[in-house]
Amino acid sequence: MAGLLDMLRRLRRGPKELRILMLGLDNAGKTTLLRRLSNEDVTCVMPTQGFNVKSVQTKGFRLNVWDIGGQKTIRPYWRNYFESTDALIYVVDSAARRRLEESSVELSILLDEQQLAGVPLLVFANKQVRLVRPT
Ligand SMILES: Nc1nc2c(ncn2[C@@H]2O[C@H](COP(=O)(O)OP(=O)(O)OP(=O)(O)O)[C@@H](O)[C@H]2O)c(=O)[nH]1
Ligand SMILES: [Mg+2]
Repeated sequence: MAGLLDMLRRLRRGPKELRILMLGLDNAGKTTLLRRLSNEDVTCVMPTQGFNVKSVQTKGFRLNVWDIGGQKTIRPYWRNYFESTDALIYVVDSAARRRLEESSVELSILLDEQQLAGVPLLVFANKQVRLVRPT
């Protein structure tokens, strides 16, 4: 995340307000990540039916982070959020081996999108650590 911000800092001199779009399959951990960014409780996150948006102030930037639901039925709506995106964070559940193929297919579709051409991309390999200790 810090690396992405450094890159954006180099890319643009102007306004320090950025629109970050967060996409990825359902259950990848997007909403959890969004809540962590704003220091909120992550213990009972429900699948996102529409979207969540939060404004986070960090390292001299105001980040408006859009987290869109990743369920298959919601994916056709992702495109409604492409416009004016400054950076795309694509979240992958690295523990869900059997869904890596599906995840990469969705990412390659995004990479072909005209509206996202040239937008910096961060692929976030999530779920490499446990959220809570096993009991
Ligand atoms: N172990 C582990 N679990 C995680 C991590 N991040 C998220 N989870 C769990 O993964 C599940 C899904 O997380 P969400 O944040 O709801 O996933 P999402 O990508 O927003 O899913 P949709 O809203 O359906 O698109 C939840 O049970 C989280 O607690 C992580 O880093 N490690
Ligand atoms: Mg969600």
